[in-house]
Amino acid sequence: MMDVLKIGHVSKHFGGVAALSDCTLALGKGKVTGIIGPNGAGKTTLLNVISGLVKPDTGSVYFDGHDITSSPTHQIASFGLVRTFQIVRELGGLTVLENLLLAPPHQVGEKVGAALFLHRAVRQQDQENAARAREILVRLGLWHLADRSASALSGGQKKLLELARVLLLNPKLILLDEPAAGVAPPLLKDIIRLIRELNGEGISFGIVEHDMHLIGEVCHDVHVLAEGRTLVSGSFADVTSDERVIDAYLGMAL
Ligand SMILES: Nc1ncnc2c1ncn2[C@@H]1O[C@H](COP(=O)(O)OP(=O)(O)OP(=O)(O)O)[C@@H](O)[C@H]1O
Repeated sequence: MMDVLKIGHVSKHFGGVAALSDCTLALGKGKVTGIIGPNGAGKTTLLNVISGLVKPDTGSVYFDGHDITSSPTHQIASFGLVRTFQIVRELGGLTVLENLLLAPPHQVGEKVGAALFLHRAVRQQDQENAARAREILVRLGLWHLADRSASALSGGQKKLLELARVLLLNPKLILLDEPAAGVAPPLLKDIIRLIRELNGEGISFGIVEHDMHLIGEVCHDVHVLAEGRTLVSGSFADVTSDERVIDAYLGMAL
């Protein structure tokens, strides 16, 4: 199997805490891969390292043939690797459509003021970009909310808005950080359907998620992280019946 993303021996410490320690795993090209594990296992840190927000102490990250270890986020996004966030960072003062046109996800981390500064550029947006934004909003069922303030959206609609923002960048790989968190069941069904559809069109996914229903529904492969490294990899059925995985979750819960 071809891999779209390879993480090799990545370690990352925060003070005395080893968030990642010698973590090695790969995401298959054209696949949906789940990354699960108990609280504090290092999942979010791994996404931050991959997307360039956190510099690893050691180790390498390869995406689609590019060494992206410690590359800046905008460059990683330009290669076609994009991500969403656990807590959606919509720009509440702007409408849904403006969020799409003015806040490409690779600017996340920069000051909101910088995006507001771009506000004047809205009228200069070329037709093509606006048409593409419309097409994506229609597809995701958000077009009727285009002129609504983004802060008025429900939790699930905000997740869809994040997905819309990353789709605008024509990604090859989308990393989703807890796409099911705070999403009501009807919209969760839509999100599951969209992941399947987009994957069918060739987009690979990596999904960090605590909701085992979503993982079981969409993932071809699953990696279980514990204490900063890969504990078990396999199909959803394989990993959820593995004694080591059950122990890791129980160990955390106690
Ligand atoms: N910026 C930081 N500063 C200090 N410690 C951190 C930082 N980020 C993460 N950690 C620590 O690193 C470890 C891994 O955290 P991380 O958020 O990556 O885990 P996780 O698997 O995503 O957890 P959860 O499922 O709760 O989101 C934890 O012990 C956490 O407290």
